[in-house]
Amino acid sequence: MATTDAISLSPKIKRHKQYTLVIPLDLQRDRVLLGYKLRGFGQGKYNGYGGKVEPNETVIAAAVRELHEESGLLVGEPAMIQRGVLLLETVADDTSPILEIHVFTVETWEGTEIVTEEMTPHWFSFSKSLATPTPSTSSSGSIPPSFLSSSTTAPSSSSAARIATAAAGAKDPSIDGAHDLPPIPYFQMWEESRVWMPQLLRHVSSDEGGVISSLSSEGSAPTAAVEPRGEEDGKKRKYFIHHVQFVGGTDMDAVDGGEYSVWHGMGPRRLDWVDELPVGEWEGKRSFGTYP
Ligand SMILES: Nc1[nH]c(=O)nc2c1ncn2[C@H]1C[C@H](O)[C@@H](COP(=O)(O)OP(=O)(O)OP(=O)(O)O)O1
Repeated sequence: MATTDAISLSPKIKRHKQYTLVIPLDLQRDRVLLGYKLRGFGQGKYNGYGGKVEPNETVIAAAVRELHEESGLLVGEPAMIQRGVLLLETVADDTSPILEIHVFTVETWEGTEIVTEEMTPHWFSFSKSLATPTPSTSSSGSIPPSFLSSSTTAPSSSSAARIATAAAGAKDPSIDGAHDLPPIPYFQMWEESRVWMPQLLRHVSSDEGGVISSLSSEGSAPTAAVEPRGEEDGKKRKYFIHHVQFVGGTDMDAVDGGEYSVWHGMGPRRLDWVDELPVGEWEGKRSFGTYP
């Protein structure tokens, strides 16, 4: 009857495991910094810099810490531009947590990128990475990491004009190192990156503010269908990625009643999942604002 239906239809409660992922953008030199992962989860792949959010740590503090630990770059929390959240749900079993990966870009920082135990830094062309990649157009697979450009120059601050210039491919010839960089090797990254990362970069190139969800003309979040697959982490656990949603983030400039405004551009599932969390679990980890 109705009660039984309601029970059978009620969503399962899943834990969220929070991660950060930071992508440094040097827009003046038309380039993007990624790390080649040397060990652990995602070993042998290129990705932004990030890791697990520790207990009692905010997401943004974790983003700052992990970026520094893995790349040597130092940023203040206000320089972190939150771009969205990847929600990776496993289908291996009902108890596997949803991986909740908070994606940031940074355009200013102190220090110089360094090789760490976890990541080797490599620069890629920003403007060459805007197109939706295909295996034939991607440079992936053919470029061993040791041959990719890795430079040591620190960036300067951003502006809409420089972003537009970089996106148009017009570079300052007096700046070394930016001309011959390859595009991001999307096919040597996590599978879903080739879906959301070009969208994010196009968004940055067209408008330096806001969140990725504004890309969607329908107002719904772009969803990347990803083939189920297994991936072993350090504990030999299998993760089968069912899907990923890139669902927007906070607009840090929009102040609402003394607080940052609530999440923008959320897909409906986002709210469902937040509501499913046991009271207190999400609350304690939340880094911004309030939920409706
Ligand atoms: N499917 C996926 N797509 C993606 O784009 N990024 C992913 C991903 N799965 C994991 N990541 C990112 C999130 C995070 O930045 C990183 C994984 O973090 P790690 O496991 O390396 O965390 P930690 O650096 O805290 O680990 P340890 O210090 O080794 O304990 O990989």
